[in-house]
Amino acid sequence: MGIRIGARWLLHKLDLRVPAGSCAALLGDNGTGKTTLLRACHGEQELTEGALTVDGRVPDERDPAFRAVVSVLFDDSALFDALTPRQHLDALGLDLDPELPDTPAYTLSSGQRRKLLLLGALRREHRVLLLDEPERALDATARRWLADEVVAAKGRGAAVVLTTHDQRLVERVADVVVDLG
Ligand SMILES: Nc1ncnc2c1ncn2[C@@H]1O[C@H](COP(=O)(O)OP(=O)(O)OP(=O)(O)O)[C@@H](O)[C@H]1O
Repeated sequence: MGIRIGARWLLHKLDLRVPAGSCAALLGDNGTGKTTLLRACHGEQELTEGALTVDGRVPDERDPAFRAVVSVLFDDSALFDALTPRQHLDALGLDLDPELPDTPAYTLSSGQRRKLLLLGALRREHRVLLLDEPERALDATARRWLADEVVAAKGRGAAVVLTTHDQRLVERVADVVVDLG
């Protein structure tokens, strides 16, 4: 598959398969196309050539059946400012993480907000997990927690695709590395 933006090929002749229970890490400098590929996996970016399936379907974020099996975290993933972590997690049927203060989301630090978003993505049922720079804003302890969570998701059979600039995360979770340059 390939994606051209204007005159520039971002991804060209990319051939990648991510089996259930494994993780592909997309690496590369700023602007090389990592997020664009992840958005294509979520049905938000058209391909210029080739084909892409996620859990056997053409990606379509508007399709409830697709959303039911694909869990995502993008940079523009948002919280409800007035709701607390417990209220966010209740809505997903999840328990509150004891390390998160249960105050309205607008009062949380950026790392706490990130962890809450990650909890929502990681702990809900999914067969596919798409994470865009999940380590962003996390401290060292939270980054270890993140790696453990991704390993656990793989253990439950999820196919994981993530973008990252964190080499340690790559070493701990990735089965295949795709370096976009
Ligand atoms: N819809 C769009 N219209 C115009 N340009 C776009 C569009 N989507 C992506 N691009 C461009 O494609 C390039 C790749 O962007 P992308 O966000 O995929 O990079 P990235 O590898 O995730 O970078 P970073 O490490 O900075 O997050 C950038 O130059 C970006 O400006």
